[in-house]
Amino acid sequence: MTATVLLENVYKLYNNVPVVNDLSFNIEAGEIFALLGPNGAGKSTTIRMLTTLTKPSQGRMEVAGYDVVRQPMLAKRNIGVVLQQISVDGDLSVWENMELHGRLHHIANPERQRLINQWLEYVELVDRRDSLVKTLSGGMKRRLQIARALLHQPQILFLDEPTVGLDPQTRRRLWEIIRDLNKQGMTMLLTTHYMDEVEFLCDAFGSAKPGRIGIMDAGKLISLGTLKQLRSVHGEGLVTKQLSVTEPGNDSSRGWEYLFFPTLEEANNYLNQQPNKTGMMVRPSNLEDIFVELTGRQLN
Ligand SMILES: Nc1ncnc2c1ncn2[C@@H]1O[C@H](COP(=O)(O)OP(=O)(O)OP(=O)(O)O)[C@@H](O)[C@H]1O
Repeated sequence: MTATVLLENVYKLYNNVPVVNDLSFNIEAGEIFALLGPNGAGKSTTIRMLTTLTKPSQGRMEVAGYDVVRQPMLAKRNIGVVLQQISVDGDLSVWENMELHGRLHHIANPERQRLINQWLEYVELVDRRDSLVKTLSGGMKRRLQIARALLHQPQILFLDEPTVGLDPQTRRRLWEIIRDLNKQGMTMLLTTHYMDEVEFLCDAFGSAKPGRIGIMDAGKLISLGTLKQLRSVHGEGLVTKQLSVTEPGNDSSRGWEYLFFPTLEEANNYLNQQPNKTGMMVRPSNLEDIFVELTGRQLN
């Protein structure tokens, strides 16, 4: 399969400071890829560069085979973008927002009407077609943004923190939409700082092809792979040890020592050999453990 998103040694500098620092990765057709990282890691800047909203300072970036700096119009035609900020017009109706986007993309009638109807049905907003967007809930607005991003039949969908600020039920509904679109073959890049989001969208359960996760911190990609690959690289078994206040290494930002072992069995063996097991526990490692191990701090 060919890469539909390609980044090669990409940098973005603001005031001479790199906020994206030598970033390289590919996304294959039909793949779902999550960029995970704390606030300020450079995730949104990466999406903004890939979607032609800001230019890289250095490096090569392609989407759908088009260079985002030299062929921005062609790149834009082939991508759908759902940004963090609600970008639909509150003073227009649901239908009018879709209509405007369809016209901007030169989709002629009756195809335009058919596609608007199809995507509004898909995100369950047909019965709100005449409502002013400012009267919709946050989750509905986000679903409308997704429907609008899909209207011109893009090859790749970019989602920047798609569920930020939404309630648990609405988040889950959006996850189902995202996963369903990916199952239908849509290539996707999403950013998030929610571990559960990444685990739901990229994990092997219920998905023949698990998505990959790129962990970003301070502009750099510090780990890359499926959840299974990340666990196998960093260790599938974990011993956690609660540090007492006086113990060396307890810098209060953490309070816990994490010891990774290749397997759960090895973690258990280690624990069994300890004369004093107070405050110690064994469990399978998860994405959050790996993140904390790599960055030395918790997300959220
Ligand atoms: N236009 C800009 N001018 C100067 N600095 C900027 C600009 N845009 C972003 N930055 C800085 O770049 C860094 C990365 O920001 P970015 O928004 O890409 O991070 P992020 O990982 O998406 O974080 P969040 O989860 O908060 O959205 C931050 O330190 C931010 O302050």
